[in-house]
Amino acid sequence: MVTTTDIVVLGAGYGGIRAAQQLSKYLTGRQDIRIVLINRQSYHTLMTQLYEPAVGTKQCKDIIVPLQEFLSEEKVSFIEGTVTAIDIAKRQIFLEGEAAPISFAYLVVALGSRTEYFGIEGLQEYSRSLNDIQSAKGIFKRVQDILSDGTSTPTFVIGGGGLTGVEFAGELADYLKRARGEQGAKSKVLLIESANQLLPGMSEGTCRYAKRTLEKLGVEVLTGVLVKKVTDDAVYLSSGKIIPYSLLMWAGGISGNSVLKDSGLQTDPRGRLLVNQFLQYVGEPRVYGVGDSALVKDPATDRPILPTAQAALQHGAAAAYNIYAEITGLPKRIYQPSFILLCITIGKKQGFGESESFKIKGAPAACIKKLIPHKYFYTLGGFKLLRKRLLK
Ligand SMILES: Cc1cc2nc3c(=O)[nH]c(=O)nc-3n(C[C@H](O)[C@H](O)[C@H](O)COP(=O)(O)OP(=O)(O)OC[C@H]3O[C@@H](n4cnc5c(N)ncnc54)[C@H](O)[C@@H]3O)c2cc1C
Repeated sequence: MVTTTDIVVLGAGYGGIRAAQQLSKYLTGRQDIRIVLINRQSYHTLMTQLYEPAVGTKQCKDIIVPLQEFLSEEKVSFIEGTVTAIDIAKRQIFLEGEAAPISFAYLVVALGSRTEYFGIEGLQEYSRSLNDIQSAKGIFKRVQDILSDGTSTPTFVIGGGGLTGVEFAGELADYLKRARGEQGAKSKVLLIESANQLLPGMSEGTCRYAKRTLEKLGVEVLTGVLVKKVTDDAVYLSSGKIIPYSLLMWAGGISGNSVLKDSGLQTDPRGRLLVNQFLQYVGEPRVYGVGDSALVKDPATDRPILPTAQAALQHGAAAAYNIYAEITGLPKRIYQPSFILLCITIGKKQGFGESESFKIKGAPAACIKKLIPHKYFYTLGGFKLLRKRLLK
C-alpha cells in the first residue's frame, strides 16, 4: 500500500513530460495521489530541433514550449528547480538553494544527458556542445562573430557524426551556402567521426547517403579518426592531421546526468541508471529510469536502445503505466520498444528517415522532419497548443 502519495518526476524533457502526462491520465480522480514535476526551467525544449537556433535558421522561442501552455496545474504540480541529489534510502530529492528536501513515494528519473569528453586533453575547455537553449544561443553568437570578423577561411569543426553532429553540420553548411554569400563560400565545415561510418547504429545505406549529401553541401567528412587533443586554435587527430579551427562543436558522445553518479546510484560506466525490463531502478523498485539518463535495453536483443526522443517518450509512457499498475495492483508490463522512425535533415531540403520496416530519403524525408514538431505539439497539448504554435 502506498503511504506517501507523491509521484515525483525529475526532468521535463521528452521522457519526463510523457511520464507526467500519462500518470495524470491514469490517475484521474485520485485525489490522494499528487504528481510533481521538477525541472530546471519552466519550459520544455524540443532538443531534436536545437541545431536550428544554433545556426540561426529558427529562433529559440520556436523550439521551447512553456509548461503552463500544456500542463494543467490541477493534474501536475510543477516545481522549477535544479536537482542536486537523490537520496534513494530516504526517498528524498534535494534542490539547489532549498534546505527542505522533497519526498517521494515513486520516482521517475528523466534528467537527460550531459556531454561526454572521454578525458581528451583540451576538449571540454575549448569546444562547445549543443545540449540546451543556452548552448544553442552561444553557438549562434560565435558563428555570427566568426563570420563578421573578417577571418580569411572560417573553419567550423564538428566532432562526432551521430544525430547531433550530422544535423548541425548539414544545417550550418546549407546556411553558409544559401545565406552568407562570399564569406559562406570561403568557409569550411568539417565533420569528424571516430567510427568508420557516420550515424553509428543506423543502416549502411543511410549512412552512405548522409555522407554523400553532406559532401554535396560542401562538408568535408572524415571517418575512422579520433580527436586526440585540442588546443585553443587546433584539433589534433589520430591520423596526424592538425586542423586549425574557428569554432569546434563537440557532439561525440553523451553520458547520463551527473546527478545520478554523484548521488551514489548504480550506473553503467557511461553514468546511465541501471534499470530492469520494467524500467525499475535495480536498487529500488519504486524508482524508474527513462530516456537518456537510463540504460534501457531491448528485451529481444539485450542491446542498449539508441538514445532518441522517441525512445524517451516510449520509456516515459511505460514507466507511467507500471507505476499505475503497482498502485492499482495490476501486473506490470515489460518495456517493449515499438515503432521508431528516426528522421534527420541535412540542410533545409534533404534528409532521410529510417525505421525497422521502411526507409525514406531526399525532400520527402526533410518534409516529414518539418512536420514532426507539429505532430508533437498536438500530442503534447492537443489542437489548442498546435493552433497556438502555428499562429506564432
Ligand atoms: C541537436 C540534437 C539533435 C537530435 N536529433 C534527434 C532526432 O532527430 N531524433 C531523435 O529521436 N532524437 C534526437 N536527439 C536526441 C534526443 O533529443 C534525446 O534523446 C532526448 O532529448 C532525450 O530525452 P530525455 O527526456 O531523456 O532528456 P531531455 O529531453 O534532455 O530532458 C531532460 C530534462 O531534464 C532537465 N534537467 C537536467 N538536469 C536537471 C537537474 N539537475 N535539475 C532539474 N532539471 C534538470 C533538463 O532541463 C531537461 O528539461 C537529438 C539531440 C540533439 C542534442
